[in-house]
Order: sequence, then C-alpha cells, then structure tokens
Amino acid sequence: MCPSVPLPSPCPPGILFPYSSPQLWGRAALQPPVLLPTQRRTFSNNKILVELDTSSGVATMKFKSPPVNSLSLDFLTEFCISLEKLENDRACRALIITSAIPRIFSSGLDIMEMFGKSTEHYAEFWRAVQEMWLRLYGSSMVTVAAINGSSPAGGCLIALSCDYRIMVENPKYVIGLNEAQLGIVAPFWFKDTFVNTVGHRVAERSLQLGLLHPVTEAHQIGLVDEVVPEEKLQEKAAAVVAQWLALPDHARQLTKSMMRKAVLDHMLAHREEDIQNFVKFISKDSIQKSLSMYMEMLKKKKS
Ligand SMILES: CCCCCCCCCCCCC/C=C/C(=O)SCCNC(=O)CCNC(=O)[C@H](O)C(C)(C)COP(=O)(O)OP(=O)(O)OC[C@H]1O[C@@H](n2cnc3c(N)ncnc32)[C@H](O)[C@@H]1OP(=O)(O)O
Repeated sequence: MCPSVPLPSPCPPGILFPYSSPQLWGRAALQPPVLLPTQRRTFSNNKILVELDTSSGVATMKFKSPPVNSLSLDFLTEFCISLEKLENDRACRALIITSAIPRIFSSGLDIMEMFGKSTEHYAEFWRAVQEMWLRLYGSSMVTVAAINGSSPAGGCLIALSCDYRIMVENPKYVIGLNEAQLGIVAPFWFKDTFVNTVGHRVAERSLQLGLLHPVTEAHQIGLVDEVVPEEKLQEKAAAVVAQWLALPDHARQLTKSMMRKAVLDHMLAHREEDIQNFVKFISKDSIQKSLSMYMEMLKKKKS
C-alpha cells in the first residue's frame, strides 16, 4: 500500500489467523481490553465531521463545506488529517464517507484553487490532491462511499477510491470524471482508478466525452455498485460494512493491497513529475481561459 499509510500487520503475511470469532479479526481486538466511557468518539473541524463508533469499529465522515463541498486546499488538508487519525486508530476498521450538504456529495476540485494563482500554489494544491488519493485509495480500512448527491470529477475520484459505492436513487444526481468538459484532462491516476472500476472501454468513452452519468446509468456501467432510496442509504452502508468486516482484516487488507499496489506504486514513482505536469498544464493561458469560461457558465446557469 501507500508508504505514507503503512499497513497494520495483525499477523505476519502467510500465517493463518485464528478463525475463532469475527470480533477477534479486527484491529480493535489487538488492543488490551479497556473500559471506554462512551462508544462514540467525534471530531470535527471546519469542513468535515467524523464520528467513530468504537464498539463496531465503523467511522462515518460527513463533508460539510457549503455550498458544494468543493475540494479546496483547506478541505483536502482536513480530509488527509482525518484519514490519518482514523488509519492510526486501532479501534477503527471501516469508514463510510457521505455528505451533510443536500443534493451534493462533492463538486470536485475547487476550481478557484486552479485559477489565477502562483505556480507554488498550484504545486502545493496538487500535492494535497495526490495525498488525499494516496491515503484513501491506499487505506487499509474498509471504505464505503454513501453518495447522497452529485459527484463530478474530484468528487467521483473520492467515491472511486473507496471499496464500495452506494448512490441515492435520484434522477437529478450525476457522477463521473467530466474533466474534458472543462477543457482539462483527468490525470493518469484518476484514469487508472476509473479503469480499475469500470473497465477500459467504458472508461475510454466516458473520459473522452467527459460524461456525467445519471445514477441508473452509473449503476449499469459499474461506476456505482448499488442504488438505494435516500432513506435507506445509511442502513445499506452499515450492512455493506458489516459484510466486509465479517472477514479477517489481514486477509482483506492484503487482497486490497495486491489489487491496488501497481496503480499506487506507479503514481508514487511519478509523483514529482505529475506535479510538474499539473503546474505546467494548468498555468497555460488557454487552460486558464477554459476554466474561467466554465466558472462563468456555472454562474450564468444560476441566473
Ligand atoms: C500529456 C498530457 C498532460 C496532462 C497533464 C494533466 C495535468 C492535470 C490537469 C488538471 C487536472 C484537474 C482535475 C480536475 C478535477 C476536478 O475536480 S475539476 C472540478 C470539476 N467540477 C465540476 O465540474 C462541478 C461544477 N459544479 C457543478 O456542476 C454544480 O455547481 C453542482 C456541483 C452540480 C451544484 O450545482 P448547484 O447546486 O446548482 O450549485 P451552483 O449554483 O452551480 O454552485 C454553487 C456555487 O459553488 C460554485 N462551485 C461549484 N462547483 C465548484 C467547484 N468545483 N469549484 C469551485 N466553486 C464551485 C459555483 O460557482 C457557485 O458559486 P457562486 O456563484 O459564487 O455561488
């Protein structure tokens, strides 16, 4: 997995874990028994609320950055800190990611972070985007995206980086990597994450056309795993987590690592080059113009 997020090793690889009880499979079981004053631990910063149920080992992360949960540098920093805290907390085995903002899961990367700023700022911002993906895609926790609203581009990347995606049935919601519509390009690791989920042909068409898929279509192409009515979302996410947690952590984690390692390693090997490419690309006048026109179009749509 990602070197910045080392895999916890409940037992050496290749050694069979004692299959006695599901409760003993988790990281929580490795802790000496302690009496906890409460079963819920909450931490919240400006843009993200995290609640960890220490009895089940399941954390819920809610994005709460109005108006549209755009992924600004501040948001990404909070996100990475929250992920690191949970990853290092042996009581936490699973994470459900959802939104507290009605109708929007996340509007993707904050376009204002990529517009009219210095090259140093672009480099810092892009490193934060990379870090978020490395931590989430490389997480040893079970991760479930409970997608309760539209989720374009960077928002879709967050969902794609999870182990399982459940989306609310609503004809107004869309999801996809729509970068091409903005006149920009999904970087190779966005593309790899997408291909690993939906397959090469579907990804090629969807990426070239910058498609935002309605929920039913997203389900048909395998971009989301399940579609549920809004009121069933949390219950469904909890059920999926329980199913994944019923397996021994080390077996699931090693399997996940095996499936994702090549993509993570590829990105890590090209991380600095990827930052340089981003800075060069985003600083171009033509790209800045495209972003400016896109923001104008968003504003016009409102009026
Ligand atoms: C050899 C090849 C080399 C290649 C090298 C490659 C290098 C890499 C290239 C760059 C890669 C970048 C990857 C980018 C990823 C992204 O995520 S880009 C962002 C994409 N996001 C979008 O397209 C979403 C845009 N927003 C919307 O569609 C809608 O806003 C919405 C999310 C569906 C919500 O709609 P609605 O509820 O109607 O709200 P609005 O009124 O539209 O918006 C409210 C305000 O929020 C602002 N806003 C919306 N999205 C963003 C955003 N992403 N960033 C910043 N701000 C956003 C919107 O403008 C409104 O603002 P106000 O008018 O001021 O209220």
